[in-house]
Amino acid sequence: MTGAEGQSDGAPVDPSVAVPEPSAAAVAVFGPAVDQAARYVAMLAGDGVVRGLIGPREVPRLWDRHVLNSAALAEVVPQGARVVDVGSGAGLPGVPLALARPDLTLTLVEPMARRVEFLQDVVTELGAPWRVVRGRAEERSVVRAVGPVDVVTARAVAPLPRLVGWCRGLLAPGAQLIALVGARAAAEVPDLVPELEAAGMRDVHTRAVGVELGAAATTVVLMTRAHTSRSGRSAG
Ligand SMILES: C[S@@+](CC[C@H](N)C(=O)[O-])C[C@H]1O[C@@H](n2cnc3c(N)ncnc32)[C@H](O)[C@@H]1O
Repeated sequence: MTGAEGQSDGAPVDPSVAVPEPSAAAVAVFGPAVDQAARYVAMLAGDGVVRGLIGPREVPRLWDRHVLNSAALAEVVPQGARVVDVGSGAGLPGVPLALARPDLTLTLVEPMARRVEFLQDVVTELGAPWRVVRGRAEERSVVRAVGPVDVVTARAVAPLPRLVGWCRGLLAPGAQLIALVGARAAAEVPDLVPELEAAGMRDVHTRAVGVELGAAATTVVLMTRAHTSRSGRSAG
């Protein structure tokens, strides 16, 4: 479970916990979409907490630790890309990414019903053009519905080798998998490269993003689906 998600343990949600206003950094990142981003933050702090998708203690740090941290991905996603956010949970990182980058076509993939309901509510509330698909990334029905895309994003879904296995069917040859990771997972990446390459990925590397965002700065692992696997077979 990510820091974003947490049972509210039946504890009453304290309505006095103020949702912070968007910072200057948020205004810069989201531009004209900053009001939508603020509505999304309010939904996370309200319904998201009530439905157990966000731990109540996360409310004061929703902007930095979750929303801006997710939007930091914007600097590594190619223009006009078709993006699938796998294991989106309450919409992270997909929703902030697509608000910061309206040129992207976004699909949110999530297997759990109550999270899918919340995602559909977010799409309706924000009047956004995003698709929500219920299911697991590796399921045939999901692969058929979502089709091969240019970029798969994920945050706190699974260790990288497992994530690659789940996402293979969604990644067109040459497409990128971009995972938001913590410092410890980033440090483990060099050791995982042989395994990830054997699974058909290349150019595996880490990159710091959102450096100008201060507390919201983070690290991403990027990798590209090879056109052929290391054995020389066509990646299919
Ligand atoms: C720890 S949560 C992270 C949610 C969100 N990405 C975030 O950072 O707040 C992991 C999410 O991955 C979803 N998930 C688990 N296995 C999955 C799979 N095979 N395909 C797609 N999503 C999956 C879970 O239902 C859950 O919502």
